[in-house]
Amino acid sequence: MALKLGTRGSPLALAQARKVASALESAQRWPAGYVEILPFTTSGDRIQDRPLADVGGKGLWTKELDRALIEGEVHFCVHSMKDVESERPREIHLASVRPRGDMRDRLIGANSIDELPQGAKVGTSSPRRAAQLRSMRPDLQIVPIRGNVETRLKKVEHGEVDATLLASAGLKRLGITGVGTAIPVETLLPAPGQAVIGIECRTDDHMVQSVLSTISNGITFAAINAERAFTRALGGTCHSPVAALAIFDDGQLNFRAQIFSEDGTEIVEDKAIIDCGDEKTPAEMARRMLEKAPASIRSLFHPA
Ligand SMILES: NCc1[nH]cc(CCC(=O)O)c1CC(=O)O
Repeated sequence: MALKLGTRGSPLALAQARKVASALESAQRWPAGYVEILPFTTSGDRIQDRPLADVGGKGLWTKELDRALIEGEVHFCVHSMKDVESERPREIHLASVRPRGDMRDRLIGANSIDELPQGAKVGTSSPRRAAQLRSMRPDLQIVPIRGNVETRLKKVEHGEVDATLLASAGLKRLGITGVGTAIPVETLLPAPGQAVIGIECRTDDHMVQSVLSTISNGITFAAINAERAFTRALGGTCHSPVAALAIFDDGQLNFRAQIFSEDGTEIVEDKAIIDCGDEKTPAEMARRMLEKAPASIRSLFHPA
């Protein structure tokens, strides 16, 4: 029996799907050649003419894949965890995460944020990246930019924008090396789940769960569970300006988080050393941060 893998059809999504298929095959958990990759077009892929935040709605990157999984058209789906909402349907279970890649963002078009020319036009549709850039450089002109990684790189090359930010991990998985400058996480704290590939299957499919668990990374799992518990308690979506990162250090997690107003003038941040598996502390941190946040931040979140 072929194991059917559901994925988006973008070059990055397909590259990630192939990595997961080969991990399963080389772990000998599923015979070579027997993972069948089925690409799907999601709402996020279909809507290209406007920022997804304006479209509204939840799960634009996963809706069609979720349906295919629940209805049994595929056995599992491979996702960039950054694009997966923190609230998931109860029929769907996160069975496995691959070891986290480079979690930094890369700046394309300048050597550093400081070196961007006065008033430079920076293309990003990420509310987090926009707020972070505005907080450091209020003079920058932030413009929405859509399309896959290659399209965005071309827009910088052709001068449509002066610069953009892209995830290091995505560039590397596409085999694009040597472009831009990696920005330290102390300067640009990444999105929750950045650089993590996750694999979801049906909650009641214990056979597939056990196959997938063999290629899972426990440390990365603990990190994204903390980051996602934080986002869940905030009531944040991929349209909310939120950054969170858990880094494994000496048996514990060094957890840092930030929430922003859209214009980046207001930032609330916090950090804590937490135990692996502790989802309560990040959730409490989220509630405390929202309590002390000004209305310009609070209005962007919808805690339960
Ligand atoms: N929002 C699109 C998206 N989703 C995941 C990645 C990169 C790979 C990752 O972070 O796992 C990207 C592109 C980017 O932000 O540059």
